[in-house]
Amino acid sequence: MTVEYDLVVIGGGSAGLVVASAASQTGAKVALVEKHRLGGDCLWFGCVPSKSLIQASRIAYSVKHSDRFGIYTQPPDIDFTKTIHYVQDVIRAIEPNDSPERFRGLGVNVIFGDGQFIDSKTFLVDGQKLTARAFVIATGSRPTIPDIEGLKEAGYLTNEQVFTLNHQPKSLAIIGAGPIGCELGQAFHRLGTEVILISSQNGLLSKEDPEVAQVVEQQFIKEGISIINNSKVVKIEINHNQKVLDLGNTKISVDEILVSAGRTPNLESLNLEAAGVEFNNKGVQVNSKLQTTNPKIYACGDVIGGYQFTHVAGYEASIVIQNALFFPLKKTNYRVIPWTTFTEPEVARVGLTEKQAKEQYKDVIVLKQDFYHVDRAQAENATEGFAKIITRSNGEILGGHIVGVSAGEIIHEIVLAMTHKLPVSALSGIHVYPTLSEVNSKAALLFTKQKYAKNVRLQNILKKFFSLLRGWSR
Ligand SMILES: Cc1cc2nc3c(=O)[nH]c(=O)nc-3n(C[C@H](O)[C@H](O)[C@H](O)COP(=O)(O)OP(=O)(O)OC[C@H]3O[C@@H](n4cnc5c(N)ncnc54)[C@H](O)[C@@H]3O)c2cc1C
Ligand SMILES: NC(=O)c1ccc[n+]([C@@H]2O[C@H](COP(=O)([O-])OP(=O)(O)OC[C@H]3O[C@@H](n4cnc5c(N)ncnc54)[C@H](O)[C@@H]3O)[C@@H](O)[C@H]2O)c1
Repeated sequence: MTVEYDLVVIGGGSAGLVVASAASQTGAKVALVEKHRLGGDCLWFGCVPSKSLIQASRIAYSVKHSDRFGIYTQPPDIDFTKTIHYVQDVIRAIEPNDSPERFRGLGVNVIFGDGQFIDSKTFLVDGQKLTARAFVIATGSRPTIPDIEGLKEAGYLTNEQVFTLNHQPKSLAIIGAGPIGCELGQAFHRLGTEVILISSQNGLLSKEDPEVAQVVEQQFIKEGISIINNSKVVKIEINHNQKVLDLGNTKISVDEILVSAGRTPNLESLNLEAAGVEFNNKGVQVNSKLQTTNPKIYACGDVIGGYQFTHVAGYEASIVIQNALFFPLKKTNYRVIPWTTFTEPEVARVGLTEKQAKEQYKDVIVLKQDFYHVDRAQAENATEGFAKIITRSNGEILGGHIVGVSAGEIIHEIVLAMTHKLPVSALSGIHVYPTLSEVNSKAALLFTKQKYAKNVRLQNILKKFFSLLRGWSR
């Protein structure tokens, strides 16, 4: 049986769901093919459960450290099973937004199955041949499993198992210290697991500004998380029910291993060759209109590599909808893409790092304001970290980096300014006292202060001017 659509979307995660719902609401005839269940990584094994687990762990940490406020408690008694139930309850509360019923109600034909292209215009699934004016590949990514001798035999967890564990590991070695390793590492540690983070890089969160990553690393060390940098596991063995990781110069013995060593695109089973769609190990190749090498087939979200975030998947989906349903004119623009790693302190970022900016421009000015001098941060006993705004001498904002309490919320002021190409002075307007966002206005004020400090001529003119005024008023 052949069915004709305006759009066939393959993959029902963050990217595919946005494309399918928006397209069907324009009146287009849309099919959505999903091999497992709607919602994707973000709902089931990503953003939603990780942030819920992090919240539970923050509560545990606050309780343990409440004596700073003169509040004395017993060390918290953590019922890990109940914590996991909480995480699953949050998923259940959000799940209806992504349910097949909701999408069918919007007019989308939701088809469950693992299909493949049979030619450049036809996708075969569940015995049906789907033809369409355009296709969208939005099949996401999965954890990359490093080729380590004995890893498979020893057994390991990834983000796909960790939120449904029915027992808490006493000790956990985490391979990879990117956002997943750091967020989950701190959360498990705060819930009572002994955590050892293994990073092949020089430090944690290697994609972030090194000064920012250093603040997180110091906090992790303060909390008692073990960090092994510049190391790779060479071999794993089982000994007396313990998993023994051989790092070459040292061995560590743990209950469980969590692999968080990057992502691999889901595209093998799609028979992309039959459709003329080229790809590599990073993902499906796309142009700036998100067309693949077959211009009638689009791709977005994690499957194209790049910025692997839910909000970016949503942004790319919006570009695909316009190009695939109407005219392919809209191009992606990644100049202002924010993201946050939800460790404590949080790490939020938008735009260029100081290093990237200095590689591109000669007139870079760095404005750095610590949280220690933000009164609200003092009141909240959360003085770690800083905001760093990267500008040019004309006030153009090139990037913003905040490490500290609520950084993921505070960054949006910089995001708005960058989106609308406002100069850094736009951030120095009146801010409510005492708020954490004052870190932005204080950083922005440094622009004028630093410029004034360098402008000796202006300083001399003003000195003379005031001396004159004093003379007149005598
Ligand atoms: C632990 C963790 C925490 C994260 N936290 C955050 C966060 O806080 N904020 C943030 O912005 N991002 C976060 N992310 C990233 C975010 O989850 C992803 O960027 C986002 O889910 C990508 O959406 P997607 O639609 O491209 O892919 P997915 O959500 O993975 O969806 C792809 C869908 O395609 C389906 N599929 C796969 N193959 C096929 C096939 N052959 N046929 C049909 N269907 C198929 C899958 O079953 C899945 O439903 C996190 C990720 C992880 C792992
Ligand atoms: N808060 C958020 O927005 C959030 C949270 C989690 C994940 N994510 C998304 O998911 C993506 C994947 O996260 P991730 O942490 O798995 O990947 P990542 O690629 O960001 O980090 C993985 C780290 O593991 C290291 N590594 C790789 N192989 C290793 C090995 N054998 N031994 C030790 N270290 C090794 C890499 O060098 C890298 O530093 C992120 O890049 C991000 O886009 C976002």
